[in-house]
Amino acid sequence: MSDAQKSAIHELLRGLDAPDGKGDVVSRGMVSDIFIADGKAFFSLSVPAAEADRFEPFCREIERRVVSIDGIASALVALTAEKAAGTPSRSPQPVPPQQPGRPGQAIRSGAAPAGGSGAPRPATSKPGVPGIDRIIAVASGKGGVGKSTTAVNLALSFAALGLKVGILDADIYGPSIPRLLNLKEKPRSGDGRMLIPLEAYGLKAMSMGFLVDEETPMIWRGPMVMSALTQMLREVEWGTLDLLVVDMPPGTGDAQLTMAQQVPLAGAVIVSTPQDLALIDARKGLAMFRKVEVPVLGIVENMSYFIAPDTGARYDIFGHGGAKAEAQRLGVPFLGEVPLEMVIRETSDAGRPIVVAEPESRHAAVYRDIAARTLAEMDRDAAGGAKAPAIVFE
Ligand SMILES: Nc1ncnc2c1ncn2[C@@H]1O[C@H](COP(=O)(O)OP(=O)(O)OP(=O)(O)O)[C@@H](O)[C@H]1O
Repeated sequence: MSDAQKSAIHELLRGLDAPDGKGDVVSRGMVSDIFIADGKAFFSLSVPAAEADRFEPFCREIERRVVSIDGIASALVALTAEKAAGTPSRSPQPVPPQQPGRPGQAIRSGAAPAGGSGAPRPATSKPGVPGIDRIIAVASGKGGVGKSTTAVNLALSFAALGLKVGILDADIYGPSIPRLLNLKEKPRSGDGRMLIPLEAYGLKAMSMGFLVDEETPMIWRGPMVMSALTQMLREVEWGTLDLLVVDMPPGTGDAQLTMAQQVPLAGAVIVSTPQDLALIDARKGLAMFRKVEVPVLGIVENMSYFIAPDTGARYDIFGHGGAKAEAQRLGVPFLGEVPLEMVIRETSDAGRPIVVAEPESRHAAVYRDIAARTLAEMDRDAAGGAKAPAIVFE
C-alpha cells in the first residue's frame, strides 16, 4: 500500500514544474526518500541554497496536493540545502526513539536545570526595564526555521516551570505572535500613554501585529524600527516579570542590531535547522550577538528529526545533528533538538501551541527541557561561568 502511495507521490511531483522553471523535482533527483506513516507522508526537497525562498511556497503547494492521493491524509515537506560536491550523502536511518521527557545530552557538564529567579543580572551599561528581571532574545540567521514557534513554546515552558513570563514580538516585518497565541484584539492604553499587554495562557504578550493591520505594508526603516521596538519594550505595562522573551526579526540586519544594542539582554538563543544553509546563517547570528557583547546561551536545532507515528522509530531525514556539531565546534552550548512534527505546526496554526495544547506530549517535554537548560545557562553566565565563544568564518 505504502509503495503504491510513494509511486503516486512521485507521479504527482513529476507533473509539477519546479519554481525555477527547470523541470520536475523527481527527474532532477531533488526528492529524498519518502516516509509514510499513519496516513502522513514526510519527505524533503534538496534545493540550491539561493533558491530556498522560491521553493518554500512550492513545498506548501505539494502538501496541499498530495492529500488527493488515496490513503494520504496529510504531508510534511521540508527544504534542505544542496550538499557541496564530494560530501557523502547520509541516507536516512532509523535510530532509537528518545524517551519522552528525558533531557537530551548537555554539552557542558554541570548544566543542571535550575530555577531562573534570584540570580544576579549580568553587568550591562544599558538601562534595564523596571519590573523585568531578565530579557532573552530568540533569534535566527534566516526566516522560516521555526524561530517564532520555538520562542512561544519556550516562553510557555518557562511559565510551566513557574516563572512569570512575557513575550515581545519584535519581528516587525512578519509578526507571528498574534497568530501563535490566537490574540486578535488591540491592546488598550491604561493612562493614555502606556499600553496594557494582552494575555494568553498566562503569558503577557505584545506584538507589532496587534497595532497594525496584517494588510498594512510594513515599511519600517532605520530610526522608525528603533523607536517601535523601544516603545514596545518601555511603554508597555509589563508589570513584574521574571523573564521577557523577545522574538527577534530573522536575520542579522539593522533591526536585530538595534534590539541587541538597545535592550539589556541577559542572552540570546539561536534557532537553526540542521541544514547547512541555515547553519551558515546561524553562525552570522552568533557573530552579531558577540559583536554587541550579548552572551549566546546556546543553539536549538529545529525540525531535527521525525518520529514515525505508527512505529515510534526515529528518522533523521534532514541531516540531523548539524547544529549540535556546530555548537560544539564554536564552544556554544547545545540546548536541544525539536522534531519536525505535524502536531507542532497544527497546534501553532490553531493558536494553541503544543506546550499548552498537549502538555503531556513528548514534544512539550522537549521544549521544557530546552527551557530548563536555557535557564541553567543564564545562571551560569550570571555567575560569570561562560566564556565568549570564538566565532570563526571559513
Ligand atoms: N518543529 C516543527 N515541526 C513542524 N513544523 C514546524 C516546526 N517548527 C516550525 N514549524 C512550522 O514551520 C513554519 C515556520 O515557522 P515559524 O513561523 O516559527 O518560523 P520563523 O523562523 O519564525 O519564520 P519567520 O521568521 O519567517 O516568521 C510554520 O508553519 C511552523 O508551524
